[in-house]
Order: sequence, then structure tokens, then C-alpha cells
Amino acid sequence: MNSYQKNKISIEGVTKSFEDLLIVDDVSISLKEKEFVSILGPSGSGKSTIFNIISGLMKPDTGKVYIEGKEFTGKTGRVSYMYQKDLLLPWKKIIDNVSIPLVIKGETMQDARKKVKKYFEIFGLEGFEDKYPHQLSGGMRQRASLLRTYMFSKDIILLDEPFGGLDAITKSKMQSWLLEILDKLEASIFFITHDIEEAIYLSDRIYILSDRPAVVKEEIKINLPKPRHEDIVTTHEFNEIKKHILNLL
Ligand SMILES: Nc1ncnc2c1ncn2[C@@H]1O[C@H](COP(=O)(O)OP(=O)(O)OP(=O)(O)O)[C@@H](O)[C@H]1O
Repeated sequence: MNSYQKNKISIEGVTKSFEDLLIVDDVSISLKEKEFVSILGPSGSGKSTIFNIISGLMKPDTGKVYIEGKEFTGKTGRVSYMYQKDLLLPWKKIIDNVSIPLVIKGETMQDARKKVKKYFEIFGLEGFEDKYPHQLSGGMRQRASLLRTYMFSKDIILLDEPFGGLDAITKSKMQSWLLEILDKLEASIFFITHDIEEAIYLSDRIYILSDRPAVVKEEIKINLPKPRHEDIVTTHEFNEIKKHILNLL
């Protein structure tokens, strides 16, 4: 990553309280083009609130949200956002679940199906277009949710603990898969997690948040070589970063 890259997202001086309880305190963070940036912090520290503000679902009390340099504070519809519990509709086939964002944007079901179909291979879902969510494994359902999110807006994506509900083995497979397809997606991704190893393994940069109210404690650049493989988690460099983060939290 170099300093000439454009900001896809930047939030500046964002503060948010709920009923006099300060949750987010003067947070300024950014995401550059094609970057993968994690927001790592304790449970309940205000991470999802920051995503709600970036996506425009919530207005900050103070501060501003910019997307590609334009002000977007309180405006929805520009970035993809996958919630922690983003469920597929059980009564719809996978292809129709994934088509929803395009249909909401006004495309016919037929056109939407055609457009999403070409991404089934990248997302490891080829051949499962006409299955229902309960016929897929947990990892596949999560990939289908990710694809649905990606179809809303392909260039800027917010992922709120997308692998949080998966067992350790599936989670590790999903992380490796995500790293493999990142180049093809050509997206800039903000990723919420409270899993330190996940954040180091996947990210170009990590913002470490404090306990509530969330303030940015440190911004860490992850200079581990790419492409990254699973065994990187056993290296000295990886463990040094992990130790540093553990000391901060
Ligand atoms: N709409 C709301 N009204 C009142 N309080 C809220 C609201 N949204 C969030 N909170 C409170 O703000 C705090 C931060 O919540 P948030 O979901 O942003 O944290 P988080 O870091 O994403 O947590 P987790 O990792 O557990 O999902 C919590 O104490 C929560 O109860």
C-alpha cells in the first residue's frame, strides 16, 4: 500500500452517545483503495455502531463520513454492509437470495439472476444455485451471504464479524478462501472482529479500539508478506504482532 492511494472511506471526529452513554469518542479512521482494514476491539466497544454510522443507517452526534471524498454522513445506499447475523431467507433459493440487492435496486428477477450467476464460481457456490439455504453447509451459507453483500456494491464492503458464528475449522477455511479471492473481488474492505489472529492474518492495517467508549488506541500496519498462507500464524513475526496487540487490549 502506498500513500498515494485514494481514500474510499474516511470518517472524521465521529462521536456517538446513546441516552447520555458515550459509545464512540472522536474516532477518525480511513480505508484506502483495495485495502483490507480490520477494526479490532473488545465486545460492546462500539464497533458495530461505527459501521452503522459509515453505512449511513445512523447519524453521528458529531463528525463526518466521507466516501471517495464526498460527504455521506447519514446517507445510505453507497456501501455494502454485512451484519453479524445476516441470514439468508430460508424460503428462497440461493440464486434468489443473492439476487435480492439487484432486485431492490430495480432489476428484474431474470436480469438479476443472470448477473449474479457469473459470481457463483468465485464464491465456491457453482451447482448450488437452486438449492435452499438449509441444504448448504455453514461455510457455504456464509459465502452466499458474502456474495449477496458483494452484489449490493462491489467496491466498498463492510463486514461485521462474518465468521463469528462458524466452528474453528470452517472459520479457518473461510479466512484462507477470502484471502485467495480478494484480488478477484477488487474491493476495499472494512472488517470488524475481536479475533486477534484473524485480524493479523487478513489485514493490511488494523485499528485497535479501546473498551467503551471506543477510541482508536493504535493503528498497526501489517507488513507480513503476501500471499499469506495459514502457517504464517506460527511465525515469529506474526507472534510479535500478536503480543503487541495483546498488550494494548
Ligand atoms: N440503538 C442503540 N441504543 C442504545 N444503545 C445502543 C444502541 N446500539 C448500540 N448500543 C450500545 O452501544 C454499545 C456498543 O455497541 P456495538 O454493537 O456498537 O458494540 P460492538 O463493539 O459491535 O460489540 P460486539 O462485538 O459485542 O458486537 C453497547 O453497549 C450497546 O448496548
